[in-house]
Amino acid sequence: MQMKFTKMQGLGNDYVYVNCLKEKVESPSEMARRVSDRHFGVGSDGLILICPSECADFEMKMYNADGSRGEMCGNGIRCVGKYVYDYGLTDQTEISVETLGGIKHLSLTVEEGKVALVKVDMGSPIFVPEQIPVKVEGDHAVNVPISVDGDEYRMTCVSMGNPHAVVYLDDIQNMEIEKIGPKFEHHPCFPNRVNTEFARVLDRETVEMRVWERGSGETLACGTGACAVAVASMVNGLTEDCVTVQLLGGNLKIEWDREKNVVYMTGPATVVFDGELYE
Ligand SMILES: N[C@H](CCC[C@H](N)C(=O)O)C(=O)O
Repeated sequence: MQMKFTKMQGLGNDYVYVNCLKEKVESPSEMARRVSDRHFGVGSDGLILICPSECADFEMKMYNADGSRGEMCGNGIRCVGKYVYDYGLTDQTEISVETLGGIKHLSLTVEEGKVALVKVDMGSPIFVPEQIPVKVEGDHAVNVPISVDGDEYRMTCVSMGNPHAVVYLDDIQNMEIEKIGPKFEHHPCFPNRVNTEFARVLDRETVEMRVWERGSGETLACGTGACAVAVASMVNGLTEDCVTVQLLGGNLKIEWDREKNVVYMTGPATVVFDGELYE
């Protein structure tokens, strides 16, 4: 059995994409672990299935490199938008995509017949601890203390459909993320584990970040994570409501329309290659 796939990346956050309107993936979690391996597989941060939907134009199913399912994927959904237009599954530039984090609406910017930029309505950030979920005292997890591996931090937790913990540090370039990242990911206060963003505010319009992703480790970029950092910075009064988030793989523009209470993320999506996976 040969399975056709397309390798795509959003700011270096790379996934293997499968068009499940044509292909069939029996066990996605096992396939995610297999294709993500950068030596024995294709090499990626995970697997994303593009599927038909009863309630939207398409459905996106996202799996991390460890096979666990993520509710939402920001860089991934931009690539889904590019795929369905460039590969002829739609001729629309306003599309909807069903995810476990709700239906997302995408606006595609087309240049010379191909999608160059995607703006995503990422929905409303969720700060209610039980809905993130995170176990804390009180009715929010904004700038709250957490003890990790014997060290004290302050974090702001938010869900963008998937769980995030944002931690501000003075130096994120030299930190040992591979040591502290897993300690946050598996911390007992996160019943479903967590994606952790380590951030530094550069000015009122600019934040830099690194991310240790639940189920994938450090990635070069995380769209939902960039949204989490942006809204955390805004609720903590550190930035304006429209910021540039600088990630290792590039920049994302994030704006929080407070009146509508929706977050918009704008960024690129790139096809790397098409391939076939042999048994
Ligand atoms: N890289 C993705 C996030 C994946 C989140 C996943 N690691 C999870 O388990 O929530 C993004 O661009 O939003």
